[in-house]
Parts: sequence; structure tokens; C-alpha cells
Amino acid sequence: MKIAIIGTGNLGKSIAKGLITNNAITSLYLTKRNLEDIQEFDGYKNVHLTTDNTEAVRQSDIIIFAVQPAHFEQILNYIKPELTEKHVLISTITGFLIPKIEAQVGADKFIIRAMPNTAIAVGKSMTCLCSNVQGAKRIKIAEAIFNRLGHSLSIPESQMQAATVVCASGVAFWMRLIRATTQAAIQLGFDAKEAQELAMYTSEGAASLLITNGNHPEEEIDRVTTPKGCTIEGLNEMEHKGLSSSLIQGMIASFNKISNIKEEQI
Ligand SMILES: NC(=O)C1=CN([C@@H]2O[C@H](COP(=O)(O)OP(=O)(O)OC[C@H]3O[C@@H](n4cnc5c(N)ncnc54)[C@H](O)[C@@H]3O)[C@@H](O)[C@H]2O)C=CC1
Ligand SMILES: O=C(O)[C@@H]1CCC=N1
Repeated sequence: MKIAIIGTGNLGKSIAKGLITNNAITSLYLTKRNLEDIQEFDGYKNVHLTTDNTEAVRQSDIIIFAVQPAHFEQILNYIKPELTEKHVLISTITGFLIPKIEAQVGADKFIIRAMPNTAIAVGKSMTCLCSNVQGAKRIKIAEAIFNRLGHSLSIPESQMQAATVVCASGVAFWMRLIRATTQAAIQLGFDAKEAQELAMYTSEGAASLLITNGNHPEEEIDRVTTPKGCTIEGLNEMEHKGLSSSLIQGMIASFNKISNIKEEQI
């Protein structure tokens, strides 16, 4: 696949790492206004670094946009003359709706929105996808890319804002939970490195149980909570202090912020 990433920042770099590590490219063009920050990709076979977005678009079939929302419209306008029927446009931009992309480049273009997360760098991204009517004809291409780099789910565009919070911001939320677990483990006597090891692999094991067994989390919790034991004591204390409530409220706040991001673009 001939892929271009327009805007190789935090997410763009993660996607690039995932694509390169998984041998998912025929050629990969990475663009950024200042190439110094992406020198780590220099020297990889078939990987090209450039400040020229039009060159990247001309040389590629699949164009992944990973710039901040405020820059997207201008970039679309700039590359529009280069777009042909071969191009599949994949936007990872938060809050930038398909009708607005169509207004810039035309509804006849294959337009897909993807909401991956930074775990794409290690082939573990949960990525939600949606498309315009034309893009539906190329959604299999996007599924092939993102399934190779993790797990994908096609959803209506109306759920994309929620998917951004749960999956994309979700990595940061989980990191904080893992970090808090690590801090507790240190207080309980492990050194910092061991504490993080325990936290990382325990959270991986918990998620793997659900993925492999398809069970509800409470079913797995019931297997751990020995009557009158230490687990239920800890769990109940966490809930008294508002663990679930705090997570839910934080995610709703994050969701509401995306509406503001959309308004800031207008
Ligand atoms: N960071 C994340 O985990 C996720 C981010 N997103 C979305 O991805 C987009 C990028 O987010 P981040 O990577 O966090 O931002 P970022 O600021 O790290 O990356 C954006 C990059 O675009 C580059 N850029 C700006 N104008 C450019 C131009 N004209 N040509 C080429 N490159 C240009 C910037 O130099 C920067 O490196 C945002 O729209 C965000 O909502 C979506 C899912 C996850
Ligand atoms: O924080 C943000 O706005 C972007 C979207 C999801 C992850 N990073």
C-alpha cells in the first residue's frame, strides 16, 4: 500500500511506527512542517520524509490526515487539486465531520474517518471507522490497515465523538489508572520498576480475560472476591471514594469538550 501521513506528530508517528513494524507499506510518505522531529524515520526502506504535502499526496493512494483540527481545512484546500479517483482519504481529526470534509474536497471522494489511539505504534489500537457514501466502497481497505494494527469497529459517524473519548483519550485514562496502581504498589513495598511491571501485566491480564472469554467484568470480579476477603474490601472502599463515578464524569467532560473543539473551528 502506498500511504501518506499528513502531519507526523504524536498520533502520526505512532501510526508510522505501526505501519513500518508490521510491514504494511509499499511506500510511506511522512509530512511535517519541520522534519527535524521525525528524523527517527529517516533511512527506513521506502519511507520518505517531506515538508511538501502535495508531493506526498501525488505519490500515495491512501492519505491519512493527523494534523490538529485547526489546520485541517487549510491543508485540504491546498492538496485538493492533487486528488484523483485513486485516493482514499482517512481523517483521524477529532470533531471534523464528514460533511465538512466533503464541502472542501467533494462528496465524490472516498472519505473515511478513523479514530485510532497511540497503541497503534505497537499494533494494539482500538480503531473506530465511519465513511461517506463513496468511502463505504473503500472501507475494507481501512479495515485491512487498522485490523493489522489492532482491532477495528465500523460505527455511525454520530458515535465518533464518543469513540474518541473511549478509545483515543482512553489510552491516557488507562495510563493514569495504571500509574495510580503503580503508586499504590510502591507504597505497599515494591520498588518503582517492579511496581510498574505488576501494574502493567495485571491490567493486560484483566483485559485479556474479557477479550478471550467474552465475559462481563462483574463475572470475572466475582471470581476474585473471596467472601469477607481483601478484594471486596478494597473494591468497596474505591467505590465509596467514587472510582466509577469519577471515571464516568471525566469521560463525559471529555465528550463535552469535543463539542467545543468543533465550535472553535467555526
Ligand atoms: N494524539 C492522539 O492520541 C490522537 C489524536 N487524534 C487526532 O489526531 C490529530 C493530531 O493529534 P496529535 O498527533 O496529538 O497532534 P500533534 O500536534 O502532535 O501533531 C500534529 C502534527 O501536524 C503537523 N502539521 C501542522 N501543520 C502541518 C502541515 N501544514 N503539513 C504537515 N504537517 C503539519 C505538526 O507539525 C504536528 O507535528 C488531531 O486532530 C487529534 O484530534 C486522534 C486520535 C488520537
Ligand atoms: O486530546 C485530544 O484532543 C486528542 C483526541 C483524542 C486524543 N487526543
